[in-house]
Amino acid sequence: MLRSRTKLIELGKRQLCRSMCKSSELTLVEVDDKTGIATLTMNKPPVNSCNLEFLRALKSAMKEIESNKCSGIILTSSNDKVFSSGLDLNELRQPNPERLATFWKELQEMWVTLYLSNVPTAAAINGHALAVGCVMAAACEYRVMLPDFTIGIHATKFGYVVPPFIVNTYLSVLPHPVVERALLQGKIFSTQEALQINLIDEVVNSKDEALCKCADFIGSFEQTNPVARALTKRQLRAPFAKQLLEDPETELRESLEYINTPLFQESLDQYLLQLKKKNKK
Ligand SMILES: CCCCCCCCCC/C=C\CC(=O)SCCNC(=O)CCNC(=O)[C@H](O)C(C)(C)COP(=O)(O)OP(=O)(O)OC[C@H]1O[C@@H](n2cnc3c(N)ncnc32)[C@H](O)[C@@H]1OP(=O)(O)O
Repeated sequence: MLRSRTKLIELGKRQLCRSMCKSSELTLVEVDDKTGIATLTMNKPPVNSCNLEFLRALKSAMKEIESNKCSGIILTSSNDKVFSSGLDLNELRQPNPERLATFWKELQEMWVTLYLSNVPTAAAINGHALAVGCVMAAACEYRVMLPDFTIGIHATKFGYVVPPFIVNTYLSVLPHPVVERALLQGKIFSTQEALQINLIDEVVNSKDEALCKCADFIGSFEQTNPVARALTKRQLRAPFAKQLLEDPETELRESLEYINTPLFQESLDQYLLQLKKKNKK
């Protein structure tokens, strides 16, 4: 009882000392004056699907947080049912070649910025985290999730070949056989299943609790040297990012070629139709 009251008081304090940093319409950044932790809230209605502008806003918010010497980033969503629904599929449908290339480069850069961020990163997964939504959570160092939601990369279910950097994000969290089965099945995990395979670290009952857990995780690095921590993290993660860092053009070319195939475009059309139909029922 006493412990939970103390927790609540702590929570209250944390909320009080939160101050606004920089926000765009698509992202909201709040920095806790005491801890220096930045909460980056994704705010692209209705379901945080990543279009070009949103990817740009996310990357720029993360870079800004790093340059302001914040002590860590908590990634979360303003939608209480959806963390992120992944890529905005409209960006991939009958694309304008220039915009698609810019979009894909932004995706690569956003991923590198988050995956190799100098500061500790944690995801407060307060809703469904699908495809690139799952990738963003998995690119963080710590994940805590609310019950009764889903998380996973179901790309193969609707005719997408999973690009290597997406495979690598899973591989840096899960063992190879688990990744192989999950990606080949296009498996979407419930919160409980995700906990069982260690795709997430903990399950919590509210967004506030999720934010607290993430803040505690980031606080656990207080006694470490930030430069040594950042360089060690980079050393550990660099092998998974090597291909994209050294040769982003090849990944870009292969992805664009694939997205433009009739096979991909046909399955995308069908998938988008299904998504819309669901809402008309
Ligand atoms: C080497 C070769 C490489 C080749 C590379 C090829 C490409 C690889 C691609 C990589 C793999 C994955 C990338 C992705 O991220 S693809 C995105 C996949 N995401 C999804 O499938 C999620 C679909 N959405 C849902 O399941 C649900 O929306 C939800 C998230 C569970 C939320 O459900 P809800 O009931 O709360 O909301 P809903 O009514 O369904 O949605 C509201 C409106 O938003 C539209 N919408 C949802 N998701 C997307 C999306 N991802 N893109 C675009 N639009 C989306 C939905 O249609 C609704 O619209 P409307 O109101 O009916 O008009």
